Amino acid sequence: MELNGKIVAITGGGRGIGQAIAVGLAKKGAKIAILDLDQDALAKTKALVEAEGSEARGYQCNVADEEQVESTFSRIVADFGSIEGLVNNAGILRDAQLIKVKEGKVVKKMSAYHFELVVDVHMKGAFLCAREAAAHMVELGVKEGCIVSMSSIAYRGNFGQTNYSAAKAGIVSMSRVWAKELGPYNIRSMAVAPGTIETELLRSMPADILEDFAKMVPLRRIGNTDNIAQAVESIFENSYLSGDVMEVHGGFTI
Ligand SMILES: NC(=O)c1ccc[n+]([C@@H]2O[C@H](COP(=O)([O-])OP(=O)(O)OC[C@H]3O[C@@H](n4cnc5c(N)ncnc54)[C@H](O)[C@@H]3O)[C@@H](O)[C@H]2O)c1
Ligand SMILES: CC(C)C1=CC=C(C(=O)O)[C@@H](O)[C@H]1O
Repeated sequence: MELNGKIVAITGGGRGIGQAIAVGLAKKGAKIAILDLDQDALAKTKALVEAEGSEARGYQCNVADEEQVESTFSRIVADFGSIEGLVNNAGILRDAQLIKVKEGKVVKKMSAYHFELVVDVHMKGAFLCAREAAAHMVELGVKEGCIVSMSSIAYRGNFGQTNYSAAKAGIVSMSRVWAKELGPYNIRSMAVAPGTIETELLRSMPADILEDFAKMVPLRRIGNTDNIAQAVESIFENSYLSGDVMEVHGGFTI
């Protein structure tokens, strides 16, 4: 896909990886619809996209809420006149072990609330946004569409991340389904699975744990948001990439 002039919606685009993707795609001339919960973050990314000479609009939207997602995608199409791309990127962490045991006694369990919350934001959110974006793309008769959904290397099953690993594995599977179902409309679908990338999501972890993460990577460093933005750009630009997961982790796999 030639990105210049194309309309791309990015969820969780207010900061971190989503913001870097917005700026990277804007540098190639894409117009960006930024979706996020956080109004201030929306305004920051909008300003960064405009500084690249492109257009942006911010939409406050909880991706896990069906009505909000439906109305937001209708507004995007009304505002921009089209939609050719979607990056499902919004995410949260609520890490915990399934059960925590001390001296033979279970002292803590992962709550069903945190399981549902993480699955709702990542997996239901990606499902709802892909459904609405694809429906508009098909009805508008766009020549080429592309959906990129953010998974994680945790999709293979990471210690302490039952909820997150399940959601990220679901995103890989759904991306493969969408490639099959939407391919006949020339809409491609790919997942991206980053390793450890330095953003606020990770900065919430203790410094010694972050140092340990870096030591586990063959390249001996944590990745940056531009590493992921470049992967997303390459997927948009390669018209034969579909139905798989691109892993970006400096050689570190779970
Ligand atoms: N940082 C990493 O190491 C890493 C690694 C692998 C995968 N990922 C994935 O990359 C994506 C971005 O991660 P990040 O590190 O930039 O996170 P981040 O916390 O810096 O940014 C996430 C953004 O998503 C928004 N968001 C959260 N819940 C939302 C909701 N319900 N609706 C709309 N927006 C919502 C937040 O407001 C925030 O702006 C996530 O899907 C994450 O799981 C991150
Ligand atoms: C395995 C570990 C370094 C790790 C991988 C992926 C993450 C992610 O946010 O997707 C991190 O949470 C971290 O646990």
